Amino acid sequence: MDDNAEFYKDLPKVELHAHLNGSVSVQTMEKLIRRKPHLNIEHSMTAIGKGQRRTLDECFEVFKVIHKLVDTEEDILMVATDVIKEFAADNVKYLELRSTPREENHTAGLTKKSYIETVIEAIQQCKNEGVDIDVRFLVAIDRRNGAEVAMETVKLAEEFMLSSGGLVVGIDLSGDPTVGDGRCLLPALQRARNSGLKLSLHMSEVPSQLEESELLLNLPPDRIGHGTFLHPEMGGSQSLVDRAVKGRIPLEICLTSNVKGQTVPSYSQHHLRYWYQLGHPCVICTDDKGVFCTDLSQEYQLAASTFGLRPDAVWTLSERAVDCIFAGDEVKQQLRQKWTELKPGLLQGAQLQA
Ligand SMILES: CC(C)=CCNc1ncnc2c1ncn2[C@@H]1O[C@H](COP(=O)(O)O)[C@@H](O)[C@H]1O
Ligand SMILES: [Zn+2]
Repeated sequence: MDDNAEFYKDLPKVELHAHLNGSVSVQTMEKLIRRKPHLNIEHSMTAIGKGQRRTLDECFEVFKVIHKLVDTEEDILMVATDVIKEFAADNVKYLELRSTPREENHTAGLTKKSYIETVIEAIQQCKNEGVDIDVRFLVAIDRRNGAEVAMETVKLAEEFMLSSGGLVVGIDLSGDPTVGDGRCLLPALQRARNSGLKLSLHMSEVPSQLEESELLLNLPPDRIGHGTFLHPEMGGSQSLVDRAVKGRIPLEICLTSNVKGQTVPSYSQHHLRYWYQLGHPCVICTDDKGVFCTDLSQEYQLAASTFGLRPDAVWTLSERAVDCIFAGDEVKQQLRQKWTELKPGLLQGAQLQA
């Protein structure tokens, strides 16, 4: 057990699975609640505290509450800049944010297009202010909304991929995994792939989605979100595992999210163990740092303490995450350079203490 929290904080990190509205911190949430007192929302309704667990349904109710608080361009701009700065303060050097563009009929002007533009504006503002983090954006498809909306979202993402100077890099498929059918979304996802957008797909987050997972894996995606029930010990299948392994398709691992959302019974029973032992690329992520009251340093620390990873193994885990980013080779090289420069100082100190 390594309780050296400073090591995990100082560790340079890559965050590849962060939903914008699930990542809102207590401080930002308080600002939002103050802006909209008439909604009568308390902070306890937007986060799941230490030791608390919720059913998946209850977790998805939380997002509905947050969406009420974040429904104007002004809100989105504040939330996105705050979230980016918080990740930067946690020593995240490269971040892929994902969010579902929403149009709000009751608030003047919020369209799916202006939603994406506002997130891009936040990314650019942080860059102009010199915040030490490289941020990219994945446009999210909520599976609940069906094939037509998915296609519309992909077309929007295509436009922004071309006009955002490389900030929009891909598509995320997310939303309540118990709702909707992934099969009808295949044409939209296929189109995204053909046009050069990268795909990160939530997959087998709940049991009994073998057929859907097989179809999604055949696209194939560039990364898998969760993949909790892919492997045979969890009711998945060897052929699904073989497919992911053969394609070396990285898994985005969100420990606290899975434990608090009760799709995994405990940290020690998390599927990270299975995939890590296979030597498969796994990237530690937060999912929804605001809702699940965590940060990326804490998730690395949990992975290390649960699976007995020594500092050099933790370092390797964060370094290998660079291989899995959606930005191009030039960005990868810059990040690798950063890791190389930081390694001696950080690892020597940690090994002395370990
Ligand atoms: C409930 C639970 C255990 C959550 C973690 N697992 C998740 N699985 C699927 N979709 C998700 C998850 N967490 C966040 N999302 C998606 O992200 C949205 C919130 O961020 P945003 O509005 O897209 O910016 C949610 O409405 C949902 O569509
Ligand atoms: Zn997620």
